[in-house]
Amino acid sequence: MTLYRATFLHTPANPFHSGHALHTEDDGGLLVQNGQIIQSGSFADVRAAHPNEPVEDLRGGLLLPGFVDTHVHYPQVRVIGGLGLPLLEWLDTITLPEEAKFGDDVYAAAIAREFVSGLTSHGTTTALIFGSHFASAVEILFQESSRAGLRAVAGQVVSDRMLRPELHTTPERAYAEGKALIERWHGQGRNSYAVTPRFSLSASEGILEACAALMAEFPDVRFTSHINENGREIETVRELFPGSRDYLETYERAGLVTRRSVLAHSVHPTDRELGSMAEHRCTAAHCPCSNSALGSGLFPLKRHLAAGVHVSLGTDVGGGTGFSMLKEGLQAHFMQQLMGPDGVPLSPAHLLYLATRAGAEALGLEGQIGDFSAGKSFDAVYFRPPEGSIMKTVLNHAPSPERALASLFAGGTQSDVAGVWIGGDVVYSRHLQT
Ligand SMILES: O=c1[nH]c(=O)c2nc[nH]c2[nH]1
Ligand SMILES: [Zn+2]
Repeated sequence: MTLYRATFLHTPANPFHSGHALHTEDDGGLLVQNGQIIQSGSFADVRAAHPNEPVEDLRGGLLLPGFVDTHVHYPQVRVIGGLGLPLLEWLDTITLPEEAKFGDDVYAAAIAREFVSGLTSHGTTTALIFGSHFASAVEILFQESSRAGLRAVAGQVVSDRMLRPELHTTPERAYAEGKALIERWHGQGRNSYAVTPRFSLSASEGILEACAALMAEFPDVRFTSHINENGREIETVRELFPGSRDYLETYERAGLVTRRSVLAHSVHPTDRELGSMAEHRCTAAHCPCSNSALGSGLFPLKRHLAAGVHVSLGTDVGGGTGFSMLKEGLQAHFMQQLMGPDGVPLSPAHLLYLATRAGAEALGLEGQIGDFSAGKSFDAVYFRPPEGSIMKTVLNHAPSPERALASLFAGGTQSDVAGVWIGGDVVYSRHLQT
């Protein structure tokens, strides 16, 4: 057993529902055995109950639950930063040509390493990952996530129209390759599978039915796709699915909108769509940096909350601007402020919840991860800014852990991450970097 001594903060409750969701321990203790938190509280209390366990002293920084990124694309690492193009032009000119390279296993393996280390080094311990259109590249991703110890919920991306021929499949092949990947990887170690049609624009009804067949056959795999991101995208989907009232209904008709579904973006939903998303208890993954970079629009968080839709956070690398969930939190905060009366004021507790426990809930993993309650897995990120840095000064002078948390969201970067654990295993340590 190890007793971690640290200033820690977590959100065991939902701050959108409760005024006391943020739990802080100035001098806290987390007793961990076989990767699981056995006791959580003040260091004095935990120490009194366990006087002989070895202590790992993490004072001088902030310990947070590992981040849960609920929307990120593996094959887009090297195209981060294609600023200034709207979605469909960005896909055609920057992203899809890059994704077509993943038919080459050597290329895929190099990026799988970059991608997984990009996540863990930023403190992301669980991610819902858009894989590649190529089954072998998804295989390579799962191999790499297993090697690194990441909690990966990932799947092969499937499409059968409107992209480029190399990225198209058929319903039969999508089903067969998906089934093989599920049988090989779902529930293997920390990996699990998400059925992933790219978006309705690139999916025939046949492909969506193949996805539905996999969801029916494997009742605990997850589902993810995109929705309502960009005006031209929405208009095109309307033309492609004349029998559907709106974008959501293209997925709904195939039975793909459930508690197991995470739909990325949802920037331009109708009231009917929000009502149905709430009724089916699916999640909207909000990706504020991507929405800003691609000019997609301002996420109507207030309308989602009013309708009762669960919301989590995603980086959307590479439409987004990097792997930092702190940056996503900050951008979400900025955008909601700029929306004036239509925005939701987001406190540090909201940002932490959105970056951690909300993602765990989106993935049905809230019993295992997302906060530091006893019984949860020890998935954690330790922020300890380098000596002499401005962030170090700011944290040293913060009047409370909550204010320190706000400052971390405002100015924290990858270089402030000193250590990351998943299931008690160290998956990143600043000292081990060359
Ligand atoms: O942000 C996005 N990134 C993508 O790769 C994508 N594909 C379809 N729709 C998308 N939106
Ligand atoms: Zn995306």
